[in-house]
Amino acid sequence: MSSILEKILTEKQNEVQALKRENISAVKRRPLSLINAIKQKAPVGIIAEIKRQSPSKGMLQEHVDPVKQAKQYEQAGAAAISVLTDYPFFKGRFEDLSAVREAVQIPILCKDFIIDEVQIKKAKSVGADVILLIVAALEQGQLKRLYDFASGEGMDVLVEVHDETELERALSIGANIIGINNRNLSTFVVDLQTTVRLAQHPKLADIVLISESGIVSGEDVRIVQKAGANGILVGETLMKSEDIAKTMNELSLKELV
Ligand SMILES: O=P(O)(O)OC[C@@H](O)[C@@H](O)c1c[nH]c2ccccc12
Repeated sequence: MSSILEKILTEKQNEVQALKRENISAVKRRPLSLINAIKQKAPVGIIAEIKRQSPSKGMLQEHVDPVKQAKQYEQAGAAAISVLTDYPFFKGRFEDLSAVREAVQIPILCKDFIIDEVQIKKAKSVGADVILLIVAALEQGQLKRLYDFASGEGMDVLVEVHDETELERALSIGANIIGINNRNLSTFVVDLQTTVRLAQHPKLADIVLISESGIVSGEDVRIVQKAGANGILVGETLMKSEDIAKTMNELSLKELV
């Protein structure tokens, strides 16, 4: 396991203890389906991310207004919004997610490092529809338990993998949305061929496949879409864009044949 991921996970254990002392309100709201949202945006649905900072790229946009950014994403045709809620490493907050919830109608992914059920309850209470589970961060039993818990709460789960072994582990818990992270979490090297290679797995036919990280241009999208991706998860390119509508249009392959 990468040292940055280890550091983040150590930090998360403290957060989990704090969340367990919090009185998290139960919500009646029925979560929206990421699967449907992605399928409606064929050939490729975009999960547009709100990310102020990252360990690999440093500061992207410190003073972003998450609500304004999310509205622009939705208006430009995003299938869903991803909101980073980790503070120590990404400068995100649960409050960002709840503010975005008030502003958009599309599904919201709570982008965090989940190791305990209490984080899923928290995500749901602030209005998230979808959670992320990173296979590399979890033991198989824990992965299955958290997956089943979130599913039981009616939430979709994006199960993130980076290699063949992790992909097998995601398939074995019955994941129906799999994210292939093109970024290696230990070296930070980004390679779109990770998606191209893993997407060839014969058991992915009925699974919604999302290509994550390092997507910059329409050409990049075409590569992963041709390989079998139904959706893409894009952060940096959108956070740095000076014309979100134009960038989204290019990434949605509307202008390419
Ligand atoms: O900014 P990028 O390269 O477009 O990447 C977005 C997203 O894939 C990336 O933020 C990400 C993928 N998996 C994660 C897990 C935790 C935090 C962040 C991530």
